[in-house]
Amino acid sequence: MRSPESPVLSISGLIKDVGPLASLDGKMLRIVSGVSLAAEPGQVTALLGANGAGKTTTIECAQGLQRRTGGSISLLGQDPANAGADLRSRVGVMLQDGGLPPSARPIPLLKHIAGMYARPRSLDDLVQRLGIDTFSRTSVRRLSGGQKQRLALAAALIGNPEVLFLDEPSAGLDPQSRQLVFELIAELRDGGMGIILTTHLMDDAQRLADYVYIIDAGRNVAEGTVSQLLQRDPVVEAGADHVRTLFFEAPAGLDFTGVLPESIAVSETRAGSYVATGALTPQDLASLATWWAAHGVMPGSMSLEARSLEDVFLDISGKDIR
Ligand SMILES: Nc1ncnc2c1ncn2[C@@H]1O[C@H](COP(=O)(O)OP(=O)(O)OP(=O)(O)O)[C@@H](O)[C@H]1O
Repeated sequence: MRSPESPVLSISGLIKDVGPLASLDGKMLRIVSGVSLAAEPGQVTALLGANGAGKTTTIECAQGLQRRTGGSISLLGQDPANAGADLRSRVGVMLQDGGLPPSARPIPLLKHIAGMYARPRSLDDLVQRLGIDTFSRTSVRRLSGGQKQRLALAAALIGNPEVLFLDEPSAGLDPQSRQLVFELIAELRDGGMGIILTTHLMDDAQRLADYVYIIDAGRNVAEGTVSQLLQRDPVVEAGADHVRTLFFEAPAGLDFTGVLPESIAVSETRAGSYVATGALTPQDLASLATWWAAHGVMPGSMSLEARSLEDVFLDISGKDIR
């Protein structure tokens, strides 16, 4: 695990047991077995994991909402298990279901929350930045999913926290709102806030995260910057070029044997749709183009993609459904 000098959150060897469970003959069940992570100020730290990996349990222990069984946690230098109002006022939490009172209207609700903090952020600025003015007269229960998300983010930020927990911040957002929310998150990060993001959306993590922890079955399985994780490939580790995938459409049934090196797998996934994956070099692309020219083949379409964080995540945590 990395060890920054002054992390906003540091978790070491977190253990959480639940039970006793009748389904286990009255025994306890260990759902988190030694998770460690550190989040720095001025960074977005992402916690990724499949369903049931232990993300929510880890984050709720970090927020002091669940009691841990073992390990240590320091949130802004305090143990969240014993912390009081002072620590809570320095921490913003955006929950997936919002947790907002259904009959409240956005602006009075935000004003009310702002009143609980010593140094709240500007309400007008947040309202305008998150487009809350467009639905300020609608009660929480009638807001759309995306509007609720934006209001939940404003509620988490109005107290001007030093650390912000985001759970699936872009769930339900249209592309414009997603862009808006991402810009705000980047700005907050650049302003020094420590942001801890839990998400299933690898795209969001790839775009936002400065550092990523992947957990599986209650344990750390990988960590690094997005680019370090993207390099985590056996071929790349052996010193070869970055793995890429080339998709192209061409007449069905072509035989590419011998056109590309053996390390590059070419397959026809549907009639006329080809995929070549491996450490493709410019020379490989040239060989393929030469072959096409020699055989009078003009691809109908073609695209080249680098491995995504999703590919890495699936490699690390397996493809079985949880
Ligand atoms: N009180 C409990 N009793 C029994 N099992 C529990 C209890 N609380 C959590 N679990 C189990 O512990 C595991 C971890 O749950 P957790 O909610 O932390 O996962 P998660 O990574 O947040 O998953 P998701 O992505 O689906 O939200 C799950 O398999 C869950 O069913």
